[in-house]
Amino acid sequence: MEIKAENVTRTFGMKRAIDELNFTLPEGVYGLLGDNGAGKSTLMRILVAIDHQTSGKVTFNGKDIFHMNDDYRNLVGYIPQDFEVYSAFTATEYLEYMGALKGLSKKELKHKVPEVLQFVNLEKVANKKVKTFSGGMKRRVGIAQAIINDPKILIFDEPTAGLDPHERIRFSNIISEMGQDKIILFSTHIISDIEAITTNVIILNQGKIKEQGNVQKMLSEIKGKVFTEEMDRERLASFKKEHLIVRIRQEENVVNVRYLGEKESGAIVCEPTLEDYYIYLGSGSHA
Ligand SMILES: Nc1ncnc2c1ncn2[C@@H]1O[C@H](COP(=O)(O)OP(=O)(O)OP(=O)(O)O)[C@@H](O)[C@H]1O
Repeated sequence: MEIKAENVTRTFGMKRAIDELNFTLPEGVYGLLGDNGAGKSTLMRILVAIDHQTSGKVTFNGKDIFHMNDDYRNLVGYIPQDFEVYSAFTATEYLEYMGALKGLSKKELKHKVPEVLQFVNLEKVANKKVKTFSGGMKRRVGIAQAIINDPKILIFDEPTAGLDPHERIRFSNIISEMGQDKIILFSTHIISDIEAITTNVIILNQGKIKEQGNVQKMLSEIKGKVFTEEMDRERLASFKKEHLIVRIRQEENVVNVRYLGEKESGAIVCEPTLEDYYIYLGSGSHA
């Protein structure tokens, strides 16, 4: 099973929101990372076939997804970026409704609805009205509706945005658990979410793929180049001019600076993270 994008471009007037994208996604979990406006949502809307590329082609197992129509849509579960349920239905009623829209029979719904509610840990509030739920609970209802017909492809646009730390961890675990025999693509601005969930990442920048592949492989590029060093505020001002700074942490009497580059005398070498790599890519140091 694979989704393949060939030279996929989407323009809005003069703007090339995504620009000649080429990639193949076999079964697995993929994180999509990029700054605001990089083209993540545009790409996802095309991959779920609710928008059409201006040029290029997207295929699923060799077939153009736009020619597959409902045969493709039935394979896909999707949570858009602005997904919010203000339903007066209870969680159970809402999922029965969404499941019926996706073609599940009454008999199937009877066991499928409790099953997905349990999976997203909402079984205790199954009979409460969705509009009374917290943002995180509504997002979990979103996951439940996306997976109710057991889709082979799941596309989640910023699923962890606005979630509290517990909800984020719970959500990350849910995605990791589901990832075995599916193609799952999720976008996020939270780099640590990607590292928590998967080792495959696609980094988009201004509509183009800047980097794609295994996170560990990417990190090997900057191994031995990430350091932390403690210094006082006076030194920080000049240090910032000469180094690529990842993070500055205020400690009791000093600042702890994480940076990319060459080892300074008091510096300690660190294991690189995807955040370090992202800063490295954005700096243009990456050839
Ligand atoms: N319907 C539209 N009409 C005009 N321009 C659009 C439309 N949709 C997206 N764009 C533009 O295309 C570019 C990519 O937008 P997109 O929403 O895909 O980015 P994104 O990576 O999802 O951003 P964010 O992280 O802020 O959600 C942006 O410049 C955006 O303004």
